[in-house]
Amino acid sequence: MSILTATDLVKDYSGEERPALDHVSLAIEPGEFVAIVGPSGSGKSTLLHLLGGVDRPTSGTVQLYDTDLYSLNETQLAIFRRRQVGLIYQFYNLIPNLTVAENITLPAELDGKSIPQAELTALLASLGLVNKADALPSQLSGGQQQRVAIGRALINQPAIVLADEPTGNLDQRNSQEIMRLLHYANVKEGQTIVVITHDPLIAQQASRVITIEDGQLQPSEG
Ligand SMILES: Nc1ncnc2c1ncn2[C@@H]1O[C@H](COP(=O)(O)OP(=O)(O)OP(=O)(O)O)[C@@H](O)[C@H]1O
Repeated sequence: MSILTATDLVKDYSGEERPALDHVSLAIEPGEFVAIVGPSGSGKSTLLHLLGGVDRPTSGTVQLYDTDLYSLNETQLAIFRRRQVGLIYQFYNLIPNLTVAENITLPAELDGKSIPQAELTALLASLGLVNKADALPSQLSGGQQQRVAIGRALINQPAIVLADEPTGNLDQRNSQEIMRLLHYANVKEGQTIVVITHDPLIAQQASRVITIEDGQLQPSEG
């Protein structure tokens, strides 16, 4: 059974003449590592947001296992997203006045779960952040901030991790470190991952590449 199924998704933003997404259907299987590529403005972020329940489509459906995301009301959708979807953004989106440890555990806290110290320490160690647990985001490099965002995305062991240009603001060494962590989650934990990227070196590390142009999926080459 597919983990994520999008059917006939259309997204019209008001004031735009063409739909940002134009009848997009796709299925993602458990454990896949998918890259979404395409020109600027082609609809990549719009698609990712709809796959993750961040925005609502004009028409069409998204199903994560057997939950129809957009049949949920806003409160139900927010809870579902927090538990089942890990989101990673290009500019990290950390909470500036929370420490590294607090940022990482926030989705669990919001769910009323407390993370055992040993589990948090193990996660911090895998992210190379043990000695930064009490630092604020402003005291970290970009690569370190993105590793915090990965920790936050993984803390609730979501069904799927969606990353919008996670390496877009990083140099090659830090980009590779981020990819290594995402691959570790994918291979060792079986985490399903979808990454938007402009970087061909990143795309070629995915198990499948989806190309989008003018809001439509392009046939795969291979
Ligand atoms: N909130 C919005 N309001 C109006 N139009 C929007 C909005 N968000 C995106 N769009 C439009 O939808 C289209 C697709 O945008 P989207 O951000 O999904 O593209 P993208 O492929 O992610 O681009 P980039 O690679 O530059 O980030 C563009 O024409 C964009 O201008």
